[in-house]
Amino acid sequence: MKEEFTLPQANLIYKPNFLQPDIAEKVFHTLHSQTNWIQEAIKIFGKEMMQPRLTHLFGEKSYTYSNITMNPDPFPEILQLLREKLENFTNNRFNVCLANLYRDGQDSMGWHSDDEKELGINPVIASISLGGARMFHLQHKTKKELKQKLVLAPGSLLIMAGETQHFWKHQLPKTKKQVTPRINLTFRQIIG
Ligand SMILES: O=C(O)CCC(=O)C(=O)O
Ligand SMILES: [Fe+2]
Repeated sequence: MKEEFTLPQANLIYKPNFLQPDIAEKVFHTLHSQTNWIQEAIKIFGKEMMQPRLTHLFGEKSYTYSNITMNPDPFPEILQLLREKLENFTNNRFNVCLANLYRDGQDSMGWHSDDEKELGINPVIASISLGGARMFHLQHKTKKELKQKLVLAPGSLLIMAGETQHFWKHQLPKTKKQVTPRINLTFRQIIG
């Protein structure tokens, strides 16, 4: 099954079963226990604060966003396999994977677009979800009444492509619900 969302000025594909449940579980536990997770300080509007989540960058290029530069560790075997599966599925290349660990419902990611210059004009962002399911919100930047909410289930793949990052922002909101830890892997292609 593959769901395409027909939002104006966006190109989104959601595939709930990109990974089999047993594989998704195995990848979650391997990355959860073997990654050197760090909590970065970021500067937003000149104010320094800690990110409400843990992160790690894998791949072949460093990546700068929110005034921090992350230097990658090479892809471990498990991410190399996922990268190949994604490259076959999307017909795109990916050279970094930003891993996010949301430890509980208080961990989150605020509204943003993945529109850094080094991602190119219309980046293809391939986002794999593992562990606890969480809500994901999209909102059009100028037509604020245009919104979409979806549940990112474990083993799912969400692809944001085309003009999505120009016209839409997205967030992973906090939740008061009891949730188990979630890992999100966003594969990107850094140009240059
Ligand atoms: O955790 C998610 O699903 C969203 C992650 C995200 O938007 C990002 O890493 O840029
Ligand atoms: Fe994002």
